[in-house]
Amino acid sequence: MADQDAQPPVGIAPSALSVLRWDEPPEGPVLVLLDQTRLPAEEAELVCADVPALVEAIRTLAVRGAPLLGIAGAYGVALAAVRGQDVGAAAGLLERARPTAVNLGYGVRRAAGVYRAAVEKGAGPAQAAAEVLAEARALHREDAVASGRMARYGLALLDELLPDGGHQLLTHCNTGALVSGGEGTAFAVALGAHRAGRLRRLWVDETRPLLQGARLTAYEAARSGMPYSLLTDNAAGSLFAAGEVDAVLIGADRIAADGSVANKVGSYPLAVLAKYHHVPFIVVAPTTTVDLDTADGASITVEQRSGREVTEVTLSQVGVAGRETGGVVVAPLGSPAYNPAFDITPPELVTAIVTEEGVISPVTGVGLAELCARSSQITIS
Ligand SMILES: CSC[C@@H](O)[C@@H](O)C(=O)COP(=O)(O)O
Repeated sequence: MADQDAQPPVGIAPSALSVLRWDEPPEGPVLVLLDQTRLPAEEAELVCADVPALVEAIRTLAVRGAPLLGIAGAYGVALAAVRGQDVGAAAGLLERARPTAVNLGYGVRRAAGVYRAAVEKGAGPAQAAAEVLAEARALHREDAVASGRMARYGLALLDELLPDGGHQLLTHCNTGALVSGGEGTAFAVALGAHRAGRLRRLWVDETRPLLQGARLTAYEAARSGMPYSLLTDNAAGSLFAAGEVDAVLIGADRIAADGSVANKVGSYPLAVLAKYHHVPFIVVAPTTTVDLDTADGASITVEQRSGREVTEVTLSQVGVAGRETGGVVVAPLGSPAYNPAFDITPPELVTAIVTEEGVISPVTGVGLAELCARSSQITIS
């Protein structure tokens, strides 16, 4: 079924670069990101010395994916605090950088809350900044722990749903170490299955228009040595029809109180296909992605991005941003385009939501509040 000649280019050089790190060169503290717009062609770092630079990195998807956006947002508040800038204004800019992933606001508000509390108890600027940086580091570590726990719960669920092993799993967008303090969400489950010898193949949707699947998930799959094949998003239907998909694993950007899931555009059609073909559709996300204040899917703000991402193939779409500018126009000049970055999958299409606190069936969202209460996340206003 798959292009058997196109096995993973195992051996992509392991990199010493981290996805996101705090650094303190003599010129002052900075947040250093692995620039995801330049993958897989180049592993290049992007240095953010202030909040506007970080906001730009978030908007252009140099740093992306729900959990990592939360971590970056928290470090962004720390950057403002350490550099003696207006922390409230910085928090506002960061939180508004992208609207759909609830983790961004969570990370920003959590860090800003620590800063405010420190100031209120009389801490000086340096002490308050140190506390907010410690909080960002704590969130970073917690996400790594959550990632490991989701992988274990997710693998146990797969074993229960697919007792015959030899899983063929389909995933969409990018949910691995590039979006996390650890090994990711949905991808971490596939990685666990691979390490346990139970993954026959990871099907990787290319994920138009920005190709997070082709550029980033394939990059991570190749580095891990797992068997994987890329497909165009619109090839998924025939793959299901051929019986080549045992389960779908995706991440989430926001899960509403009723169990509706916002994730990368193209997730909802996969859920419909999965339902029709009686294939489990599994969402893997930390409890920081659950938003009990948003009642349902219709209440989730879906980011609308520039139509040019559809009508042009830009260099950042093919992973070589920064080398040159411009792109190739693939539609008549001036064509209008519809480009939502996310879609909403209703709970009745979701077989299970895997979090670091356990697994629930999301129909009506019952159980989400309990899982969130169990989690170590700090209640924030
Ligand atoms: C664990 S990551 C889950 C989601 O954040 C991921 O699937 C996704 O949709 C990312 O979208 P992106 O627009 O690349 O930030």
